[in-house]
Amino acid sequence: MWITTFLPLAMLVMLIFILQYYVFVLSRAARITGNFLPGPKSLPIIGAALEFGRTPVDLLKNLVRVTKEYGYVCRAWMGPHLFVLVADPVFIEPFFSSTVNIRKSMNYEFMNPWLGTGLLTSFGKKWKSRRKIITPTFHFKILEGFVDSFNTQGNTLIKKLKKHAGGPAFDIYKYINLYTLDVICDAAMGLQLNVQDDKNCEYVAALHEASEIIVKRSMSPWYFPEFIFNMSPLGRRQKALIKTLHNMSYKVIKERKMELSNNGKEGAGSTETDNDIGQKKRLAFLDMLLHYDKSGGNLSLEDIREEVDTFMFEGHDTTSSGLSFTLWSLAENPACQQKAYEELYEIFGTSDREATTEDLTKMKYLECVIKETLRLFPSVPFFLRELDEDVKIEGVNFVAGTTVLLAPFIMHKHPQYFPNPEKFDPERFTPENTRGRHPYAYVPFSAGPRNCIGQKFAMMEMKAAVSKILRNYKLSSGGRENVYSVELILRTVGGIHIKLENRK
Ligand code: HEM
Repeated sequence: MWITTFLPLAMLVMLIFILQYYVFVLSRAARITGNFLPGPKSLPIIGAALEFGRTPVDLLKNLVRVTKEYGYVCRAWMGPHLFVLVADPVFIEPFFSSTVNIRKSMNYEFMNPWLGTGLLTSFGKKWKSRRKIITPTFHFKILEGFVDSFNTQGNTLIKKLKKHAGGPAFDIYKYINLYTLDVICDAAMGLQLNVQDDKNCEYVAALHEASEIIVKRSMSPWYFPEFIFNMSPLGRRQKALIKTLHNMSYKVIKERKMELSNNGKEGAGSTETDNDIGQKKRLAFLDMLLHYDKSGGNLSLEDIREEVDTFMFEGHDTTSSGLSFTLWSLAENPACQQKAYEELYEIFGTSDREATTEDLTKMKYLECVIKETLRLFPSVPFFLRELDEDVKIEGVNFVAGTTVLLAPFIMHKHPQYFPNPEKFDPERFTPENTRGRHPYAYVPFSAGPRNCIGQKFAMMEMKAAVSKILRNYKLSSGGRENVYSVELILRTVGGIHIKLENRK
């Protein structure tokens, strides 16, 4: 009785609601933005959804194709929602430099059950205050303290790679991913998990699987509504994984908080603390947040947990992708590899000593190699903003409610800014060759107020790891074509294959 009377009524109300939303969004956004921009044909209800395929590989290929067909600023309707793809620095600049349009799109909300509304996903007042608190955590003096960790974890990586020296091509991504996880666990939480030695760690398995579920959900519109996702097996699995992740974060935070109370003499400005036998110990990002809280900053346990989880998520996969593509690019371009090696030889000679912060600063050519890699293979190939305010650029009105897809993966290959764009050429990033280039033509770390807070850390980590690998091994092509895929992060299907040979 209940079902026969109320269900049809509820469905009718829902249908009216959806239609109203559809007509409202479509009419306003289409009138002002959509009609003025070129883009693929839209079908009723689903819009241009079929244009983009069903897999992360299709999505990447089709975004590139659509830009080729319709230009560096074009639009696509996904159901009632208007997406505008922007891959032209002149159009991208106002979005990046805006202090109002800083809200991430709906897709980022899929991370909320795990990350809460930490720095990556929050907006408005909360984001501003968090950014202010966390910025000093990435001060150069503090980052310097992590070089030790890059080196220690790097030595484990070198040992693990040894078995491949002189052998056939293999997937180096798997090794790099564990290296970056060891580094970020140490940096974010002060934890030595040693996942390079123990791949079966429950926390790491949960972290990997939770990241995969976020990607699966963002590719499956039927999982978008919270209540449907939560009831599905995928949603239930996510809940269990997040419990493991949160339990670990809370445990570490509580332990460090206690340590800090017992060791109250250190000030918030210090980058080191004494351990119980009086040795100096480096502070993790977590310790900085705890110091802030202790000195009256008033962060709850939940606030701190959100940020620790955000660093864990955002700070390892991005760097693994950047590092692996750098190694692949060096393997495919022997002349560039030789030049990078000669620079290292100039710095270290035949010595086996560890790299210092000063050495990392001297690796100018290697820096150009990494920058050129992130041009061709930006770890975050696309990111999304939801407009809160109308923006007018070059006569085009982008109305509030539009989702803007900012596309470094495509813009970095715009021939007007990067002639012969497919060529791997690190010299593009020498100071002379950079001069005069549009400041927003190259944005692997985003730009403006919402840029990547971890970019200096990432650059130091990548230089430390690549230099260590190059000093030990010569890299050569794995002879395999990469098939690219966009899963929040840029990846290749089946990993990144190269060959290694011992240098000594
Ligand atoms: C090669 C390495 C990296 C790349 C290419 C990269 C790139 C980016 C990009 C493009 C964004 C903006 C995303 C968006 O607007 O949706 C971002 C934001 C962010 N990144 Fe990175 N990232 C890297 C490494 C790191 C590391 C190592 C950390 C932490 C230790 C980190 C922490 C963050 C955080 C917290 C944000 C959010 C900042 C905010 O919204 O205020 N990233 N990153």
